[in-house]
Amino acid sequence: MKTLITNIKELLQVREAGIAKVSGKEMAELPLLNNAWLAIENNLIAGFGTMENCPDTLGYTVIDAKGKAVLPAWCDSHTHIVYAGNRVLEFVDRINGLSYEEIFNRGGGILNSAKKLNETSEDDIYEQSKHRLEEVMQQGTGAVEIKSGYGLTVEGELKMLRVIKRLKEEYPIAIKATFLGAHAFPAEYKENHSGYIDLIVNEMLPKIAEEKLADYIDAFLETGYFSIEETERIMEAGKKYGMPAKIHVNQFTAINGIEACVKHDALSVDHLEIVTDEDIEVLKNSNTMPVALPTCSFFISIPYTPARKMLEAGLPLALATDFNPGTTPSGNMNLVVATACIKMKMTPEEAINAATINGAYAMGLSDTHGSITIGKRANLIITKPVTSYYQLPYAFGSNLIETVIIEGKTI
Ligand SMILES: N=CN[C@@H](CCC(=O)O)C(=O)O
Ligand SMILES: [Zn+2]
Repeated sequence: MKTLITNIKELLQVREAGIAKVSGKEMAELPLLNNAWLAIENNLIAGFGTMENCPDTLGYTVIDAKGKAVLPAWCDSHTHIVYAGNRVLEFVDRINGLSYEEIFNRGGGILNSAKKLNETSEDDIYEQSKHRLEEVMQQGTGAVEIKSGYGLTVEGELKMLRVIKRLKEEYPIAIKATFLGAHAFPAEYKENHSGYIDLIVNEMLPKIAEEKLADYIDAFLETGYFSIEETERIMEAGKKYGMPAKIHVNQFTAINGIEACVKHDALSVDHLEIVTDEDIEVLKNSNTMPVALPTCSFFISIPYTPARKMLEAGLPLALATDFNPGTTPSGNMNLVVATACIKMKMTPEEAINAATINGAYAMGLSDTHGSITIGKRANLIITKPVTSYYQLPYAFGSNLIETVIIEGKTI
């Protein structure tokens, strides 16, 4: 199957092969072609250029993109799309003045979702989760990471990861699975942290590895959740099973957790609402991608990741949704990009780089996703007619996406 997109007003994020991520000042540049074409063969980007050199349309299905922008589909490197029920009552509790921490301390939050998940069948969780996955695909996401972490029991964690596996098998979108057994201590382990970590390391991980259910390992490294030492045990155990770390860290407090993650070669450190100068120093010259989640900051009214400070220090930055029932019940990457521009003062170029090429890096998908590069997957967004791509974050409440192509096919 061959498709030719013609008359593209702006073809964004055009890159040579081999660029895995962009950092610091490089993030201000978003290479583009005006008045362009792009050819798709099977599921891959087969070629692109400007219209004066457009191939003969014979043999192609032609899509005329006059007045429209084309860009790589979003790469959402941090989600918790698989869950049961929702947490609307906590949403109202927060409106009435309770904080995220207060809700958790009352037995709500992650433990509330864990209770629901353990009471729900695998099939039911699959049905609920597939609608969310379909929704984010329609919103332009072409690759996504999904975490477990609402099981917190051997069976519950396996159930979540099996649902993720089923989604991988049923949908064309690239999915990476992350094991997040260390999301919170279940009530019965509140006074026995090492007992729960033993359960993760000695029972959950071997089964997960045997069934090949996870690509990465995660922990919530935070005051009141997992300490540096506890998270290090988790990262070391993951490494033994070939699961690099992607860690929730610095959401509410900075306790030198980033240093531990970098020491353990974490692929990404995510959240980073609170970042110190020391954290920035350790991230420099590391291979660890910092990931910001601005719609989480928006939804639970916490600080935004200090993007300007990090980019000025030369760091890369990725953007992701954190789609989950508690802190971000939205998987809309366009809203993430808009919020990063509006609240974190990232330019549209920086935000789009963060949501595409750097997001792909944070999922280990740099070779296949995140840019318009010959040989990469044909995962594309075609916008409605726009004055320029600036309209995507500017018109933050509008859906300017007209067509989404995943693996060469319009969805
Ligand atoms: N902070 C930790 N985990 C999730 C929220 C989990 C929840 O409240 O359900 C997050 O990334 O924000
Ligand atoms: Zn998260």
